Amino acid sequence: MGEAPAFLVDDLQDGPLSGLELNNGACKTTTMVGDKTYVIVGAGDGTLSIDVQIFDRSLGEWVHPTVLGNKPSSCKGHSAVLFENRILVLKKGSKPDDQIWFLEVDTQYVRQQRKKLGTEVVAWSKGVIGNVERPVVISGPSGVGKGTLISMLMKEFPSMFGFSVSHTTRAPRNMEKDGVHYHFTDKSVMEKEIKNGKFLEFASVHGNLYGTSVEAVEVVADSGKRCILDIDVQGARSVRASSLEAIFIFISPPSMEELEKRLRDRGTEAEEQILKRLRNAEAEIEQGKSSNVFDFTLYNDNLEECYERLKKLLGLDGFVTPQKSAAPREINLPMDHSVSKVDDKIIINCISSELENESKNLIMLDVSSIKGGAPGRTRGLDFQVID
Ligand SMILES: Nc1nc2c(ncn2[C@@H]2O[C@H](COP(=O)(O)OP(=O)(O)O)[C@@H](O)[C@H]2O)c(=O)[nH]1
Ligand SMILES: Nc1ncnc2c1ncn2[C@@H]1O[C@H](COP(=O)(O)OP(=O)(O)O)[C@@H](O)[C@H]1O
Repeated sequence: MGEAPAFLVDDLQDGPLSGLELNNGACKTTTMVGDKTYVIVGAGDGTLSIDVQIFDRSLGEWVHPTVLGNKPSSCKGHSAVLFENRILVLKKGSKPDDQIWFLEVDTQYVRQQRKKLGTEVVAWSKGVIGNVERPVVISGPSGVGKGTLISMLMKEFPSMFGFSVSHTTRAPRNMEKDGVHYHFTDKSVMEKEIKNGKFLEFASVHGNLYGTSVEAVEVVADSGKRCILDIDVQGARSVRASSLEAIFIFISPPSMEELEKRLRDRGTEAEEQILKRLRNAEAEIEQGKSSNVFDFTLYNDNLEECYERLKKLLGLDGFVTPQKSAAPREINLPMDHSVSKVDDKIIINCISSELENESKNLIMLDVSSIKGGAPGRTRGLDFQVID
């Protein structure tokens, strides 16, 4: 049985939807989901960030969950409301791009992780106003040209794409920089981080561990760019099964002879590694063809032609330089607000009480077309002011 947090079980009635201020200045919301009461506590003085506790009413016990994802930073209070299998948390006194958060309590990702980790799990996901295009997963055998194609894309459209920097236990190559090409790490450290739920996916490839951290994907989403992942076929399968809705592209070589030539000419691997990569390539190509993971296969015979086809797939084949989508609507929620769910809509009641001019404003947070979620970001949110 977990240690009880600093408030009483009697406090655990459902609600309040706008945070209750506790004696020590902290703010607490309680939300009931099935037999469990989710208690979200944030310190009002900004010294502590938001914390989650669960009270299991059927067992009469506190449960300490594994909390996945980066949690929201401290704020001056918060309000919360249950929306499907996640709790929408609105932070008070935070910047517009940091005020909407979701605590996922029973989404597909949370259920998967609960099974995998064998503990109670919740996952934070930051809400993003507007739509960012779906992430792009690129897979294919070693030496086929994935890195080359991705570099071309990032060079031509620097403001549009961001690379998900993976972790790996393999040694850096000559030109590779830590934090840019990979986060180079030790096996024991990475194994521990895998256990702690740091990775969206991971796999053992050509004798080394590789993994995409949740943070690697979040960093790109936060920069408003479309995320590109260069991961192997096993990783692509894991991502396909996750809530990260991506486009999956398999890059295939024109022949095994050409693949071997490219690998040898690249000159980055020792003979033993080249042979291992070539052996693995056959199985990878087979899986790329037969699995139902990939949406598209691109043959990388002539590089320029393949690059043009890749751009076409991503809707970048016009002559016009792609513009970033229109700036999303930005609303600064006032400190004094409450939130409620009416049918399938989230209504935020903003009370701005300047002495003479007391006005009430209703804002609807449109959650009807949300996409993604933990890990990564919950996208597709929109505000509508109700007159
Ligand atoms: N599952 C998974 N695979 C990765 C990740 N990062 C890289 N890989 C894959 O690991 C394999 C080996 O990558 P690398 O050692 O850089 O060699 P290269 O493909 O020959 O350039 C490639 O198939 C990559 O796509 C990752 O985060 N997760
Ligand atoms: N279409 C192509 N024709 C000839 N060489 C290519 C082509 N695409 C890539 N290469 C070369 O093949 C080698 C392997 O490419 P790279 O992008 O490193 O592969 P990957 O990232 O898939 O391991 C590099 O030296 C690259 O310059």
